[in-house]
Amino acid sequence: MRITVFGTGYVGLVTGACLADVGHEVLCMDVDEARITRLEAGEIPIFEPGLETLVKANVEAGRLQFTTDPTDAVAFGVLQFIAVGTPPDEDGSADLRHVLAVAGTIGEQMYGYKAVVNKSTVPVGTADRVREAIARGVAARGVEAEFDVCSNPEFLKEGSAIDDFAHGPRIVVGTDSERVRELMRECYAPYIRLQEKLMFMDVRAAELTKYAANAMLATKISFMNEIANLAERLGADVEQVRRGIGSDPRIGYQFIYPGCGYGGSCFPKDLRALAHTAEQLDYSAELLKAVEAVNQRQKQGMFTKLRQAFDGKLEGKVIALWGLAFKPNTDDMRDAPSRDLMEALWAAGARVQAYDPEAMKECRRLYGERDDLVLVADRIQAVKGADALAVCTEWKEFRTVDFAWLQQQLTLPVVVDGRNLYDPALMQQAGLLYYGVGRGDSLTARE
Ligand SMILES: NC(=O)C1=CN([C@@H]2O[C@H](COP(=O)(O)OP(=O)(O)OC[C@H]3O[C@@H](n4cnc5c(N)ncnc54)[C@H](O)[C@@H]3O)[C@@H](O)[C@H]2O)C=CC1
Ligand SMILES: O=C(O)[C@H]1O[C@H](OP(=O)(O)OP(=O)(O)OC[C@H]2O[C@@H](n3ccc(=O)[nH]c3=O)[C@H](O)[C@@H]2O)[C@H](O)[C@@H](O)[C@@H]1O
Repeated sequence: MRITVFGTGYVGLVTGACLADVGHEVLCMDVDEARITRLEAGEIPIFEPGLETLVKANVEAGRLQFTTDPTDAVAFGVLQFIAVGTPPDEDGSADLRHVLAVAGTIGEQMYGYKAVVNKSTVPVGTADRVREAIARGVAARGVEAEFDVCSNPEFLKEGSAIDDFAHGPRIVVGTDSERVRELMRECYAPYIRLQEKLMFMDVRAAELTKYAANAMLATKISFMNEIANLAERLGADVEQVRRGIGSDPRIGYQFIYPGCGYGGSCFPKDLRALAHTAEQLDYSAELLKAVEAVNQRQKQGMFTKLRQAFDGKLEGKVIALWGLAFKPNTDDMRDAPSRDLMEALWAAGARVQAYDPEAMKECRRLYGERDDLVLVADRIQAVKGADALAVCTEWKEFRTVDFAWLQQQLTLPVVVDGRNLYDPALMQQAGLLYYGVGRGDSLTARE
């Protein structure tokens, strides 16, 4: 079937490429001309494992095309996917400007029936606003046009986006239209041959399902970070506790890794947006607020430990930083814990020598050239001449380290491990002062 996708970011491009890969004809539209020019030249604007190969193969096969032309885009697909950004507004609510702009475009350009499928993460009730925006565009032309609007939230994770899209546990579709159900069955049929994963529900339930899923996952992380902070003060190792509770299938092992706080383009913004929705309804969402507050505090944790280790004297110190991206296998630094750490270190007069396998360009774009930020070519250069090492992202290449070598590189020699990658006992044996997250040390507690 013919499908149009608005937006060629993480979600739009992955959706377009994956749907083309299973045989659909896909036209991806973006207002960002430079992005479309790059895509047409075979360049992928984001780092996402496997995406470049998938896009190229499907472009070559003639199933995937790109455009900036709204008329072509609306004319192309019977399904019109909206996968544009919903960044946080100043008050934390989701900014629907781009979603409603696409809806307006569809209304202004459509002829014949269209099923408009919203994939962006949007507050409950947005489908109604999308419907109104389309209807206004149609009415302004004095024509009649038939359309439906449904919700099809996306649950992919950056770094494993293609696999998540293709093999995710469920495909949620919120609609009250049988015609939409049929079209969505046809669209996703190649993904549900082995297992019936399509879940039809009401539009509002589908919209809320997306926020509830992200809020639940963020809650697990903040809960575990809270336990880690207690473990630090109690002299217990939270990694043993994690294994102890994860083995209970009612709890499970996933999303209970303590760390330096969750980042990325979704958990922080979606938690805030859901809390904002609650406020508008005069409901105080205590748990959501606590999840966010714990995360804010957690993001300061690595800096607090470094400040303690240097007795508050960070001025002029050089801190090696391994990992800038908010998680491995991405170049995305939106709300990354590394940013909180770097900004706090700079405010305290320290310098940062940083390395990340993929996010260096993004770091330079965000912070520009500055004396207190040196971006180096590998992890070894990052620790050369440094006083301490901080690890913010669990990239595979950071997992194995010659501790004796590391001990000789660092002047203090302190290692603050925001992802609990290393064995505290081995670190200590090598003469390193090791501070993980909830590993039984009480450095933070002494603040
Ligand atoms: N990044 C992720 O891992 C996930 C994101 N989401 C949600 O999906 C939505 C999209 O997120 P991302 O792909 O990360 O965003 P993004 O910021 O990477 O990409 C959005 C794209 O939309 C384009 N755009 C803006 N206005 C447009 C318009 N009027 N017409 C056509 N294109 C337009 C932008 O130029 C940009 O290329 C958001 O609501 C997000 O919360 C959902 C699941 C996963
Ligand atoms: O709505 C979205 O955009 C997406 O948000 C998250 O995906 P993503 O942000 O790409 O990455 P995650 O793997 O969820 O990691 C988010 C943050 O939580 C942190 N995290 C994750 C898991 C964990 O156990 N501990 C932990 O600190 C990660 O380091 C990272 O900073 C969700 O996992 C996806 O299902 C969802 O579609």
